[in-house]
Amino acid sequence: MWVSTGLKELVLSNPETSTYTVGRQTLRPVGLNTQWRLYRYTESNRFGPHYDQTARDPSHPTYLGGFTFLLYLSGSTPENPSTLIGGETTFYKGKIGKFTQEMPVAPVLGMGLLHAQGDRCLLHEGSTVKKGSKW
Ligand SMILES: O=C(O)CCC(=O)C(=O)O
Ligand SMILES: [Fe+2]
Repeated sequence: MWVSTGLKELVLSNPETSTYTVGRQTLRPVGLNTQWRLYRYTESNRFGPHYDQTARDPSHPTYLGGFTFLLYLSGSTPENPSTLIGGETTFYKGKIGKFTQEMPVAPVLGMGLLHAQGDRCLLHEGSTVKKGSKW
C-alpha cells in the first residue's frame, strides 16, 4: 500500500513529511506500521480530544512512528452521497480546555489524512457522529 497507492512518493516529495524528528533524531519515513485499527463510530459516538503518541511497530521494534495515517471508509463524494453527518476529525490549536482555533476535517470516502505524532501532534478528536456511521 505504501508504494502502490503513491503514498511513498507523496510523503517523500513533501518537505513537511519527508523527514521528522523524534527527540534529537531526524528520521525518514520508510513505510506503514503493520498494526492498523479499524473504527466504526455510530450515532453519538466520538473519540475525545487527545494527542497521538509516537507509535512502535511490534514487527519492526527499532522503527519509530512519525505520523498517523487516517483513511476514511465513509463520507460523501460527488458520486456517492453519504448519510453521514458529523464525525469530522477536528484539530485544535492550543491545549485541552484552552484552545484558540478549531479545524474540522469532514470525512470523504477514500480520503487519507496524515498528521504528526508525538511532540509535534496537534490536539485532535474524532467529533461526534450526528447521523449515520463513520468508518
Ligand atoms: O476518527 C477520527 O477522526 C480520529 C481518530 C484518531 O484520532 C486516532 O485514531 O488517533
Ligand atoms: Fe488521534
